[in-house]
Amino acid sequence: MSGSSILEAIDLGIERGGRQLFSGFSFSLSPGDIVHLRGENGAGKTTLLRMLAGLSRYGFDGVVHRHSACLFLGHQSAVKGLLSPRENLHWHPSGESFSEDQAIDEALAQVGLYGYEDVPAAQLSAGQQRRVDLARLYLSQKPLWLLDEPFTAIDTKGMARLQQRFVEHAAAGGAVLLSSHQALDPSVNAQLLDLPTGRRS
Ligand SMILES: Nc1ncnc2c1ncn2[C@@H]1O[C@H](COP(=O)(O)OP(=O)(O)OP(=O)(O)O)[C@@H](O)[C@H]1O
Repeated sequence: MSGSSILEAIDLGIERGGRQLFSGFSFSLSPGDIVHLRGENGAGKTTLLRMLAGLSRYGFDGVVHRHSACLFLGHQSAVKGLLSPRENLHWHPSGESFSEDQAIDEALAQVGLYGYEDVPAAQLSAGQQRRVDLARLYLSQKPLWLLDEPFTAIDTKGMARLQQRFVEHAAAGGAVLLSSHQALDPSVNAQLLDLPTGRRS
């Protein structure tokens, strides 16, 4: 076991719907890592990320050591349509809550939602709703980020800003594992982790 790792996944195997998605899959994340999890549709990226976050153990084999608190953002929006962006960000299913309106408003400004703080989220576009979720990346103190398709519905400029945020988080000693079908900018210097082979490059 590495003393400095943020997460270790050892000999993971996952079976879903009677199919073995992968087996013998091991990797670790250290402070400063940005790792891009890749794989075809149905390869098991969402399943793996949920298991790493401790949200599911169904069909799961192997051991996960999380040495840090983790922020998981799923690929489906967790935003409640009847609540405003500010209200949505006051709480999180993980129990991490943010009580300062000023900090929340600053995070919303970072994701381009200045002026939308009090609008019912149902009135926002798909990309704007996704940005409400992503504002948590400016609020959370958790070192480990597990992000499932964070670029979904996000425009080119937003994608660039998001990648810059990953770099900032890694430079501050955090680690990011994200799934995406889109290539990251080379300046991010992300490592690649492929399903089902487990090849890392
Ligand atoms: N609740 C479930 N019951 C049975 N099979 C499931 C369940 N959830 C997912 N699966 C299966 O597990 C496999 C992996 O699904 P998963 O969503 O993890 O893939 P993915 O790599 O994230 O795909 P995509 O790129 O399309 O988002 C799929 O074949 C899917 O049908």
